Amino acid sequence: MKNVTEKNYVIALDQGTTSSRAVIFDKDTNIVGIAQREFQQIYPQPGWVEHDPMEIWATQRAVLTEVNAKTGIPLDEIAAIGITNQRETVIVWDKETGEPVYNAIVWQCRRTADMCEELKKRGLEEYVKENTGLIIDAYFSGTKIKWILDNVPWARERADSGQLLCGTVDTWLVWKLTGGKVHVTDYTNASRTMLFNIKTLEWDDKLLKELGIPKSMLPEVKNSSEIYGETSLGGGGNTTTVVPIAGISGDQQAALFGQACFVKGDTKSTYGTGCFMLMNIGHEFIRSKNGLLTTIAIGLDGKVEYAFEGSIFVAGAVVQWLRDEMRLIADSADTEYFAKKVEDNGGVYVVPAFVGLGAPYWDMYARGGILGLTRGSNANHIIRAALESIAYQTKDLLEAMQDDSGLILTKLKVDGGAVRNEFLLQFLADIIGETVLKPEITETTALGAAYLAGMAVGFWKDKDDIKKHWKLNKEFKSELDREKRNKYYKGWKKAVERVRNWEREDS
Ligand SMILES: Nc1ncnc2c1ncn2[C@@H]1O[C@H](COP(=O)(O)OP(=O)(O)O)[C@@H](O)[C@H]1O
Ligand SMILES: O=P(O)(O)OC[C@H](O)CO
Repeated sequence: MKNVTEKNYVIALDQGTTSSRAVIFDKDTNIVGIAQREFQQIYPQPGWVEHDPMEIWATQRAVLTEVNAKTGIPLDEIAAIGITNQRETVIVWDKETGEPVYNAIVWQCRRTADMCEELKKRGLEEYVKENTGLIIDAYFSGTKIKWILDNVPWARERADSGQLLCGTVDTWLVWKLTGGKVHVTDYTNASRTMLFNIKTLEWDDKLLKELGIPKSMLPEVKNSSEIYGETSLGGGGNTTTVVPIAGISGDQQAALFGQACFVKGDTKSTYGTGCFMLMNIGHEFIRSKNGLLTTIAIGLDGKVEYAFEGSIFVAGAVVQWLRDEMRLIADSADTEYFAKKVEDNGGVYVVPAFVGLGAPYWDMYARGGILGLTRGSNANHIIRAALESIAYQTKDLLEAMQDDSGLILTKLKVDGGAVRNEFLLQFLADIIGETVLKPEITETTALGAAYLAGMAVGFWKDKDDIKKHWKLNKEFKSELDREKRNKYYKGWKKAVERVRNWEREDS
């Protein structure tokens, strides 16, 4: 078997909300192969979102096999595998059979909103904020696990007797890849559960008790870069070549790492299904005053760095909505063409609060709206307003982040599927009034996971080695005058106010 210095590639498994991807990188961070499969989104009731855990695993395994077959790169050329994943989504499964007891409950799912209200009434808000860095919201894993234990027949009894395991998607994939031998997660994923104390770096006994979740179900929490186990790709496959699984990180933290945001104040914004802006805030835990989360940016050698995070639930997903539900476009890329057909939004605002609003509003009861329509409004205005909503939401986060950190950002690094849209990036620069930087590699999530795995096995040396690989593709400078910027943003704030609390019975 070759040693790591003779190996030329690292594979990243990027398990996202809408698709599973496998990406092979060489030492110069060139993407030499990529395979991707979408999977089914399950909406059992309004506001509920599920995935089939076996489909997550099947698509992830399939793309892994496919990328190897497509590139013809033999397994003994792969130095390590890194895993990055949609965060907060949880799976509960049987320890012996590996069978999930229920579908994965997805981060977007709102079914536990009432449970969260109950926790707030019990006075836990301050405790949660101070110890997990999060706010009480259905977004996070804790209440989703409780829901499964409360609602799936015999689940609680089986969990109490130690028969069930749970985990976020990284944990599920490592479990499957190692043939049921390894039950781990990393600090970044643990920090999204609302069960992990991000100061003591341990599962939080008080919160586990409040939610009735046995600790025995939870994975061991590890660094984001270390060898967790090995796989023969596919979990107990028929090959004798094994590859170490050596990196795990939640996808947004992986993107922060992939964008080489290693220094306090470094910030990136990723535009996938949702949009997540993270700012590295260093080794000290700081609380936000403006509705941002404090979360773990990375865990290396038993030490963590923290980040402020602004989480927007619907970003690229608003484009999918235009395509699949509204049928205003045939392809996501068409949005750019139609948006440019009108001079401006014509006073129209789309607030894509389909599953409530995340940071900085945290309103589980908000719902989407199209506002400011006149007799002259047309489909192009709506398409444009939908794209613009992604930029306005980013501005909301940026304002909060600057205030909390006391830092003024002049440059924002962006990545994710929706940054293909140049109209969006230009409008973003215009509305935040700062320069937007698009890197050469926009698969930064996968790249971050590859870096973490590569670092653990000595494929890349350290952060300095990694930093050299960040290259600019294009920069977008603000071209809008301040007066217009303020006017447009004021309209957005007004539109947001109109849709807040929509679902509350007494609203
Ligand atoms: N040209 C485009 N303009 C705007 N949005 C786009 C474009 N192409 C893709 N998207 C959006 O990007 C998202 C996919 O990005 P990706 O990073 O793959 O997401 P995820 O990791 O959440 O599955 C989709 O929501 C899609 O609507
Ligand atoms: O799948 P993405 O890229 O939209 O990311 C989802 C986030 O991790 C949810 O917190």
